[in-house]
Formats: sequence, C-alpha cells, structure tokens
Amino acid sequence: MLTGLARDGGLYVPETIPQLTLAEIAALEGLSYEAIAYRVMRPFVGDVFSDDEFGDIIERAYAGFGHAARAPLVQLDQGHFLLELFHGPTLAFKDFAMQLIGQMFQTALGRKGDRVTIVGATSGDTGSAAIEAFRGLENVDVFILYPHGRISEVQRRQMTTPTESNVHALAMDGDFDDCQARLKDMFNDFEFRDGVRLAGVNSINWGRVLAQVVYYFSSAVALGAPHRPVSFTVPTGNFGDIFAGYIAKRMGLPIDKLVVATNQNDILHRCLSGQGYHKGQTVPSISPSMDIQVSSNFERALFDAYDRDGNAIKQLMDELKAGGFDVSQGAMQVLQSNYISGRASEEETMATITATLKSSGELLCPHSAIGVKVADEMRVTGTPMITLATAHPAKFPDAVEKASGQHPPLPPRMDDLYERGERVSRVPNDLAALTAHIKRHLTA
Ligand SMILES: Cc1ncc(COP(=O)(O)O)c(C=O)c1O
Ligand SMILES: N[C@@H](CCOP(=O)(O)O)C(=O)O
Repeated sequence: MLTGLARDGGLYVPETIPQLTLAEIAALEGLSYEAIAYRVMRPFVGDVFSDDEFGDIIERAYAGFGHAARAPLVQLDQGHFLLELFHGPTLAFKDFAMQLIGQMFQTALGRKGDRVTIVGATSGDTGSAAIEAFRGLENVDVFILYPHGRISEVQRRQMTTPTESNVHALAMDGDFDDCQARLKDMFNDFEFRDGVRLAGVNSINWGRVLAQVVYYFSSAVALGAPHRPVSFTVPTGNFGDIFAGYIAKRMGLPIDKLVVATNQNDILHRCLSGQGYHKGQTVPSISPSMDIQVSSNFERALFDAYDRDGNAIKQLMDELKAGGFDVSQGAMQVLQSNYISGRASEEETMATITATLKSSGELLCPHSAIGVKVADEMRVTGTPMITLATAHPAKFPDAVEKASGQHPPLPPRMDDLYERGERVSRVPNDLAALTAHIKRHLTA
C-alpha cells in the first residue's frame, strides 16, 4: 500500500484471492456498509492492522459521508438500479477508497514515525479526493498532476482551494495520459523515488482497488445475491472500478455480466470488441474524468488473461509505449468471458441525461449517463442491472444544465467554492522539471 508501483514498473496484485462462501455472502444482507467493508476486506489485510485497528479505520473513513447508507441504490426502471457513489466529501466514487487509504496511511505512518510524498495523476476526481483525504496530515506531502484546461471548474477548485500547506495542485501541459506517464516515470526514477519516499494513491495502488470491491457486495446483496446473480455496468477510464467488480466476482459474488462503458475515447471498447489495444488521440469530452487512453488497471486484467505471465505483459506494455498491441486469441477469449463493453457518444450521453431525468427524476452526471446508456443496451430480463453513478452532477454543471435545463446545486458545505482563493502551479510535461518542483516544495 505504501509502495504503490512495483520497482520493476509492474503493478501489484494479490497472489491469491480470498473466497467468501455463499453463506458468508448471504450473511452480509442487512449489515451496515462499514460492517460489510470489514468482512470483505479483512481477509486481504492480514496482520498489518489488528481487528480493532482495522474496524476503527473503516468507521473513521465513512463517518463524513452525506448518506447513512454510504452507497444507496435507487431504482431507475424495471430491473435497472443506480448505485449512487457520490455521497462522499468530494462527490465522486473515489472517496470510498481515498478516505479509507487516508486512514490506513495515517495509522501505518504514525506507527513507524515515517513520512511519505504522495504524487497522483488525475483527470479530475482522484486528485480532489486525495487532497481531501490527506490535507493537513503531518507525515504526508501531496502533489497532484492534472491536465491543464481539461477538467471541470468544480473539480479544479476542489483541488486548488484547500489552504493546507502540505497539498499542492499542479496544472500540467498535456492530457491525463501524460500526467499518468510522468507519474510512472517518477516511480521508475529510483533516486527521486527513494529520496522523497514516493507513494502513490492512484488505482495503480492495490489498496484503492480493494476498497472499491466493497460496494459490489453491498449492492448485490441488497438485490438478492447470492441467491440471484446481478450484473454491473461501470463507466470506465482507468479500469480500476470495473476491475474491483471482477475481484468481487473472483471472491465468490455471483455476478452475471460486468459491462465496461466508455465515452468517445473508446480504446477499451475497441479492444474488448477484438480490435487490439491501439492508442488514438484523446479527444476532450463532457465526461472529462474518462478521457483516458492508457488505462492503467487494464494491465491487471491482461495479466490474468495471459495466465499471469509477467514477461508477456511486460512486452505488451513496451509495445504500448510505441502505440499499441494486439491481444492473443486465448487472452481475448478470457477477457471477453469476463467483460463486455459499449460506448456512448457525446450526443447519446446528453440524451440519456435528459431522458433519465424525465423517466425517473434522477439527474445524472455525464459519466453516470454513459453507464446508464450502455446498461440499457446490455440488460436482460430477470437479472438486475446495477449501474454505478460515479460522480455527482454538480461536479459537471455546464453539461448537465445544457442537457436537462436544471442547474445541479452543490451541497451547502461547498456554497462558497467559487469565492475561495485558488493556489496552483503551472508545470511543464517534463520529468526533470516536475521532480525539481516537488523537491522544492516539500515540507522541510
Ligand atoms: C466520475 C468518474 N467516472 C468514471 C471514472 C472511471 O473510473 P476508472 O478509472 O476506475 O475506470 C472516473 C475516473 O476514474 C471518474 O472520475
Ligand atoms: N478518472 C480518474 C483518473 C485516475 O484514476 P485512478 O482511479 O487510477 O486514480 C480521475 O478522476 O482522476
């Protein structure tokens, strides 16, 4: 958890996936979100935290959420449910994992008396969630790279308005993939990495993925699992959230379909349709958080699809640096047996916001609308479909208002977001300049 990326440039994965029996899954029904979180994650945690310590970490992580259920389900239509993941402090699903790992970092670092430097890359939501989770903590400095001009104003202000001196928003030239590539470069620059004790909180950190497994269980049991299977549709960019669903399935949760929903930057949909994984130009969209071509957790999915052959994955990742790769027939079969996919154009996304408000009264953010549109194409009678609503509409007011005629208000605690002063540094897309900037701004 504290290391983030492995030193050979690969991602960490568990050696084995703990199993929950059907009886253990059935027993989750009716428990609080926190209690489910404890039972789902405990087998992965080992003796890093004691039972009491881990229970307290979970309680503290979700105490600030604005909904008693933490991740409530709302019915959209016959057999179609929305899992609202935007009731955390920064109004996106990232809070579920970030609040938790914030508490885990604090406990682990406090115990060892260590300090770390967290660097993150964001297309808008991870960064604000990380800054919120780590602001003001004594043993952590946080630097967040975001693509200049390519995130919503609310997302930017969530990162640039906190006043704590240990958090830093860096507006980088380029797109999200550039930010994520420079972050990986920092992890591969061992002098820098060791010198600043670099840690990562993107979903390259396995802890992030683990925390997101929980709401697959909580929502599925609420709809009758394990006695009946459910399907999930997940608005997807970096593949962390859908991969958490895959882990839930591997742990024993009866999931029928895992549907990957992409925006016009549809590299994952093209790949899962058998066209190989080939990078194109990232085109800015009304769902900016999903404007991603190099989807970091897809590497984890490929690792399993290639029968856990690390050398094969290393070769694919090298080919990706040069533009892309084709997936072997065997691996493609495994991927397609685990995931199906669809995409939504800008027009379809807008039309879904309009139509869903009319049919159900639910105001969707553009990312969630992509999920709802693709889910509608994929769902089958008899199996409940759960679409993940990944952000609050108020984070993307312009697109939402254009589609619905309604201005989505921010919660009262954020009323003055537009009046607060901003603090941000413009930085070039250049490793040496970035590392120098970070070193200059570390807490002494
Ligand atoms: C609002 C929103 N929806 C969907 C996604 C895609 O999630 P993932 O990157 O886990 O695929 C993101 C970014 O990660 C996001 O911020
Ligand atoms: N959409 C994300 C991109 C980073 O994803 P992560 O889950 O790997 O942190 C964002 O909003 O920053």
